[in-house]
Amino acid sequence: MATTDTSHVKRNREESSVVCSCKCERRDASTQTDTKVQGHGPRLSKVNLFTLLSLWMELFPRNKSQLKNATEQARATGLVVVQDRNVIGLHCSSTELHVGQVAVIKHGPRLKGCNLYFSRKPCSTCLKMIVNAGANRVSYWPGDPELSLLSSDGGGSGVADRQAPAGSQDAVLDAVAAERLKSNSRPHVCVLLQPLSSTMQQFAAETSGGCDFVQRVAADDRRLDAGELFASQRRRSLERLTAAFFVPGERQHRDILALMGLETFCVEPYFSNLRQHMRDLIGVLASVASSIPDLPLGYGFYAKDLAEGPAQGLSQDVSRHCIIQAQLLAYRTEDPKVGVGAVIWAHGKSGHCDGTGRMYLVGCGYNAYPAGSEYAEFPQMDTTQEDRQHRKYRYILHAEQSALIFRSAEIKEDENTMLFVSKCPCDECVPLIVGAGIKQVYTTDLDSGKDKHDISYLKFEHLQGVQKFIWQRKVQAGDVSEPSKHPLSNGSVRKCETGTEEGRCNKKPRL
Ligand SMILES: Nc1ccn([C@@H]2O[C@H](COP(=O)(O)OP(=O)(O)OP(=O)(O)O)[C@@H](O)[C@H]2O)c(=O)n1
Repeated sequence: MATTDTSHVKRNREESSVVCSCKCERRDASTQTDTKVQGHGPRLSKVNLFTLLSLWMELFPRNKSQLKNATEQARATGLVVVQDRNVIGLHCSSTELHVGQVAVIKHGPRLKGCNLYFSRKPCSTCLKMIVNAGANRVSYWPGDPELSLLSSDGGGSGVADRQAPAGSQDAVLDAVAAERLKSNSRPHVCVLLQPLSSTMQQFAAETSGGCDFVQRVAADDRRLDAGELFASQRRRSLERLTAAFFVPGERQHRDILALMGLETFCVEPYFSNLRQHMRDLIGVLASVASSIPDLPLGYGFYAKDLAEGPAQGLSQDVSRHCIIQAQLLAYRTEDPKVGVGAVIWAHGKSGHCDGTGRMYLVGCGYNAYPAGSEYAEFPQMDTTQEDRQHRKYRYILHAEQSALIFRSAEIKEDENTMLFVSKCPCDECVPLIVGAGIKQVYTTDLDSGKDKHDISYLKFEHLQGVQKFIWQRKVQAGDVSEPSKHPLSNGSVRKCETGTEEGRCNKKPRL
């Protein structure tokens, strides 16, 4: 890809974000922005990334019987625990426990000083413990709270006392208690509102539609159009996510906000802004979630090499969920050209209280320059730069490397530790993956076999002792087509800009 010097300048501009609490608005400095910090595209701020991850964690796949038994009125809730700018926990509520309770069980005293991102306002039971644990900041998405205030009939004005459905009196009492805990506590309990940059929506849609996973499905079947495939996936995702997070009626939403102590959001223009920011974030999440098509076409993460032994992988739902986390992380990339995200989960031997079952987070990361590096301190150019000294490859950390370096848990020999990475692991990372004791890798192999000198992907094919689960169509007995032999597999991906055959480029879609 042609690059210019200026287009790759990294702008470490400090930008402030609006932090809204029930009583006031204040400016909070943030070093992370949604603005166009890289030459290629906008970048998610940390706050927006954590908010998106918390919303996504709320939807962690659970089996139907679990959902049926879910506690009283409590809604499934997601949570991201951040310590010193690193994610140390990705959780969701379980049948028995609210997500704040899960966090207390999992982290206990380590919650001190942490920032917690809830996908909806936690109930008083959770909040009093989190406050007592000494969390630094608790933020939440101001839709329907954990103890639902939506009327059971799902419509009308919903939450007013006069129409309170059976059981919602408790929810109203809880909302008042949570509000009281919030205003009398040391940790800042707030709604973090960081607007997305104006181009983020479009960027997320373009890059998600052009990513390896979508392209592979479309390329395997020439009758499928990648654009249409992605658009239909996105429509479905948007519908599902809107239903999950968005309070449909404006009046209903205002009632909920008032009961949660967020009266300031009920007046204009704050109310409309709030709903617009919600729509924008949901739009980005819908795009990213659609980057791994969820279609009955037989695609999923299937074992690459059965010679590695019996391949007992995760369910497709869970694999897809985790790789979408990696895709979200990729939008924090510092690479001017390609964003890569990685998340490491392990399957624990005990400790089944999370909505994720025995799975717990080990670490996550994205490709970036060394932490704390300054403006344009390191080269940013790719192979189009003749002078190899000016290429980025010796400086930029890979997503898997960041996930390992900033991990919050040790990798245990006797547990299954799984890496989900949005791009094929390169030769620098393969030995790290093996050495670290990772047992399974979920990825795309579209770069596998490429030799690019500064960064190559030759070792992945021969990676031994680690099971590879590749995004591909399941080969059925008697199936003559072999998806892994498709031209895409050796790394060249068509991405049609103009719609004509001539317009097909040979480049991999970029983030
Ligand atoms: N599993 C991987 C693979 C790559 N990367 C990151 O991806 C970038 C390099 O990607 P690649 O497409 O191989 O190289 P480019 O020069 O960017 O692209 P190309 O030569 O294909 O045009 C680097 O930032 C590297 O850190 C990563 O983090 N994790």
